[in-house]
Amino acid sequence: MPIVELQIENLRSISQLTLRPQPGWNWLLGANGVGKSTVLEALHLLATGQSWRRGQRQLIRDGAEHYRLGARLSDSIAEFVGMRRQGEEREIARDGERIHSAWELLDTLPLQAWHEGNAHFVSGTAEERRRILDWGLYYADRRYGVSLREYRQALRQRNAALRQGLPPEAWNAAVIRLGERIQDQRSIHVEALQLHFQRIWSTSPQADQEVDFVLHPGWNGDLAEALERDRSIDQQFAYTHSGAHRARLQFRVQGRAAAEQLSRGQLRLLGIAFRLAQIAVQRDAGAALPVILIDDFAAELDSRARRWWMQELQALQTQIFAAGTEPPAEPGDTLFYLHAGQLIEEMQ
Ligand SMILES: Nc1ncnc2c1ncn2[C@@H]1O[C@H](COP(=O)(O)OP(=O)(O)OP(=O)(O)O)[C@@H](O)[C@H]1O
Repeated sequence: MPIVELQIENLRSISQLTLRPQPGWNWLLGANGVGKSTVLEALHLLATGQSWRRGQRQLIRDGAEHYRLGARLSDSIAEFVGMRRQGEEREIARDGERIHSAWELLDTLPLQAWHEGNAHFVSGTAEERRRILDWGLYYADRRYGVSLREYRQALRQRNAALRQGLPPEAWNAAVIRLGERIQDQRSIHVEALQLHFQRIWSTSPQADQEVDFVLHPGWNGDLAEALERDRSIDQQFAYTHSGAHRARLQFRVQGRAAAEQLSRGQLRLLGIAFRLAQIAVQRDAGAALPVILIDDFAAELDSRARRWWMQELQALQTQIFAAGTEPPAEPGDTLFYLHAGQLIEEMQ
């Protein structure tokens, strides 16, 4: 059980809240606007250093000067993670030591989050799907984070050269070498995902739909040739148009784009099976299982789909935080009832 205590101070509508979560399911319940998503957001901030909200919505509670978050952990490489934000200043500390890069947080508290920004990644942008894929691979292959960081750095340098009107070729070798390495790592990972995905999907209520996914590397043919071909367009837009940063994961139903064939609920289920497969691959690789956050658990799913998802998650034996307006009918859950940013009742 990774999280044994969560402390929140001045985050959105919550002035002060302490929760003591249990292993397994932790439900955050209450009417709209009581602060359920805010609790999940606090966990997301602590685990990734980032809000899941796009754009700068105000996270510090109105009238307050700062927010402060803390999580006591067990079964982890650290016992306490804390974060404080005041204006533009943010401090993150792990066991009392300051952390300077959000990358360092990722290994402290692996977290798979379902929220408004990614719940529809299957039919969302290529970037959203790439981010989801990279999340899974980061934990399944310990070398992947290094490849990704090095590639991003080479790409930044190439794009900076393009912006300054300098020839970008000096950076091609690094972009090609690292881009191809990333594609190799992603292809192996996608193959492993396919196996688990098909097994998981075959137990889902939508198993009669023939679905799969393919990965396009982000360039056509050979990467060196693609960079050569793109030279003038890259210079015109001061941007590298081919490379691992343009990879596209595509979901298909009988060979056609899933987003055009399936309903929103079916697409959500497809995304759920994919993300369950990611955890199965991580488990095969011996990685620590992530804590799972699910905002608006019931959204768009019928009762069979909800039951199936719950059973699949239950089987993982990891810690889960789910927000909803209605309690589930499952024994062994912990229910936290919120009202106006406060915990009003806790039931086991
Ligand atoms: N900076 C802020 N200061 C005070 N209140 C805020 C701030 N930002 C957002 N809020 C309020 O916080 C409340 C809680 O929002 P939250 O998204 O956590 O609710 P929720 O319980 O998840 O609701 P829902 O079931 O509708 O998703 C909202 O009413 C929102 O207006």
